[in-house]
Amino acid sequence: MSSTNDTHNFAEKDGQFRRQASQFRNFISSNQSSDFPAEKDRYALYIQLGCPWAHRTNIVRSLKGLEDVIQLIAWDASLLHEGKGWAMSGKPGFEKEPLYGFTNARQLYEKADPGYTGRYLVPTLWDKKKETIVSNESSEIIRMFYTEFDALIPEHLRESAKGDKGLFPSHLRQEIEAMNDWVYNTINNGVYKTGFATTQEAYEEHVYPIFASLDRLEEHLGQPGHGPYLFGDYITEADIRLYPTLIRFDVAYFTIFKCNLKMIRYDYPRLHEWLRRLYWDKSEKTNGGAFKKDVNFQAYRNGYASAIKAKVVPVGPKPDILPL
Ligand SMILES: N[C@@H](CCC(=O)N[C@@H](CS)C(=O)NCC(=O)O)C(=O)O
Repeated sequence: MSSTNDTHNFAEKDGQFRRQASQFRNFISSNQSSDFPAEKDRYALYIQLGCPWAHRTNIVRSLKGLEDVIQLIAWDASLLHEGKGWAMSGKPGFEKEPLYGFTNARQLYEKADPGYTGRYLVPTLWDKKKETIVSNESSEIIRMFYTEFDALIPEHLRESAKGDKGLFPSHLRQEIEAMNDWVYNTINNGVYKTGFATTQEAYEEHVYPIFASLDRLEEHLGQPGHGPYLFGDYITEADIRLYPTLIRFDVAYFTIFKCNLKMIRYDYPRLHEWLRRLYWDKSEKTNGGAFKKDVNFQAYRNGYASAIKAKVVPVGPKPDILPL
C-alpha cells in the first residue's frame, strides 16, 4: 500500500501496537422483525484483499454460498490514506465505491456516523436499507454469515442442516472458543504486535509467543481426533480464523513482520499440510475453493512492506505456496 504522507505508525510511544475495539457491533438476525434481518441484496461487505480480518469474512461468504446474497466491495489494498482509511486509487476495478461513489472508507464511516472518531477499518458490513454500518468486527460478522442466512442459501450449505459437522457444533464450542482466544492473542494479533513493534523490548515480548503457539498447534494436529482439520474431519470456525494468518505467514509475517524463528513450510509439517489442504481444495468441503479464491500473495508482500514503511519489498520465499 502507498500513502499520501509518511505518518503511518501503528505503535504507541512505548513501542507497543494496541488494537482498538471495533465500534459497530450490531448483529444480523434470521428473525425478520429484528433491526437487521437477513435479506438478499440488503447488505454489502467492504474488504481489502490484504487484510486477514476481512479475509475470514470473505471466506465464510464463499463457503456458505452467499455471493448472490451479500454484495462484495473491495477497496484498493495498495492505498491506505492516513486520516481517510482504505481508498479507491482510480486504477481499473478501483475507480469508485459503487454504492455512493465514495473514494475512501472515511466517507462511508461518516455516512453511518458523522461523529465517528475511530479508525476506518475493514471488514465493514453495510446495510443498504438503513444506510449504516451493521458491524466492523470480523469475529461477529462470520457468525452472522454462517448462522443467520440459512433461509437464503441452498439446503446442503445450511448450518442448521449440518448438525455436528457444522462450523461451530455444540460438542466443540468450548474447545473452539478456548482455541480462538489464544490463537487471536498470540497468532492473529500476535504477528501485528510483533511487526508493528518499534522497540526491541516490544518486539521480543511478542515474537516468542507466536512460535510457542504454532508449536502448540502443530502438536494439537497430531493428537487423536484432530486432523486433517483442527477439530477432525470437518472444517470449523477455528480453521477459518487461523487460515488468513498462516497463508500470509511465510511470505509476509516471516519476512516483513520479523516473525522469523521458524517458517510454516520448513518447520511445521502438520500445519503446512493443513494449510495446503485448505488452499488447494476445490471440493464441496470448501464450496469449490473458498480458501484460495481471494488469496493474493503479492498484495500481502506489498501491503505489509508499506505498512512498516519499508522501501523494499522482499521477493521470497518462492513459490508462494507449495503443492499439496
Ligand atoms: N477487530 C477488527 C480488526 C480489523 C482491522 O484491523 N483491519 C485493518 C486491516 S487488516 C484496517 O482496516 N486498518 C486500517 C487502519 O487501521 O487505518 C476485526 O477483526 O474486524
